[in-house]
Amino acid sequence: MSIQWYPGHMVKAKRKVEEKLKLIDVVIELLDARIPLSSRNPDIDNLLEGQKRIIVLNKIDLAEPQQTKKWLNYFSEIAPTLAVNSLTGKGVNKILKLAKELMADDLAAMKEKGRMERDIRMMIVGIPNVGKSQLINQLSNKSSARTGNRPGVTRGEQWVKLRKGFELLDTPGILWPKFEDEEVGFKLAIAGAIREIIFDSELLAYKIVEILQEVAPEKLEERFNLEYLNSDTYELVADIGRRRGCLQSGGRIDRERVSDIIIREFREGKFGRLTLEVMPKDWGSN
Ligand SMILES: Nc1nc2c(ncn2[C@@H]2O[C@H](COP(=O)(O)OP(=O)(O)OP(=O)(O)O)[C@@H](O)[C@H]2O)c(=O)[nH]1
Repeated sequence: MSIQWYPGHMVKAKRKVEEKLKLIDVVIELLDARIPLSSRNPDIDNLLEGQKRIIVLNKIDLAEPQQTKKWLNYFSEIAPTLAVNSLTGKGVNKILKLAKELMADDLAAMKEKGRMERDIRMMIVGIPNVGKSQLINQLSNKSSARTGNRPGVTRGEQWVKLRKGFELLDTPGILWPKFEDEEVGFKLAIAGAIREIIFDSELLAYKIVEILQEVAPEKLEERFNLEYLNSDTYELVADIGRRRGCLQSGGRIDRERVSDIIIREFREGKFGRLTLEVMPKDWGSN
């Protein structure tokens, strides 16, 4: 299924999440640790106002560890925040522990009123391809939720019993990123989060290099064996082209070829663990 990027579609998705929220005690807001800001739905803070929630940074195996620590601190000011790898399950148990802590007062109050003890009800929300199904699988310890590399896969809705005291809504809430912002769109495309956004390969390669210049210039130098790093991105792409022998007859840089190389090597993880968004400069200074 391909995503239809229509405002109506997005409004409908949001409404669906809103409906389900009424049933939920603790919401898990899932973000991509490599693009924690771009993978956030712009309305999420409004949508989840008054709701108990846990922010979870996923795919930490692909992100730069020091940056992940910083982002953990950053998001902790909004809500309790954890970092996980949903492929291996690293960090996943802490989610349940934290949910229990968040619900402790409510459960105690219920008990005091003589009400029957009940499970804590949770739901995962996040943008397409952020790893929602994978996390459901980890939390439920079985492959009941389908995972796939195709954004927007829908599933039959039901509750999954987790370990004693927890239930999870089988269907995650799909929310949309702020994709109308071109910079956000680039980062989503670069991180492979939204495959439907197709950019011209020269433009995408240019953006990859530009972001690397900002967040990990040393990796560019190392990878392409550059003696110095041109601060002009357009020229830098040409330098990489020269290094890789991407020349046309007459000695002009074959920009299409070098762009394909940059994109391919990036997608193959040749630059190592990377966080594409660094902390806003004005944060944490006081
Ligand atoms: N490296 C890595 N990959 C992950 C992690 N979590 C999920 N993935 C991969 O990310 C891709 C998307 O995962 P899904 O669980 O299908 O994502 P989703 O959010 O349910 O996607 P939609 O169904 O489109 O909403 C899959 O290829 C997963 O294997 C993680 O922690 N690390």
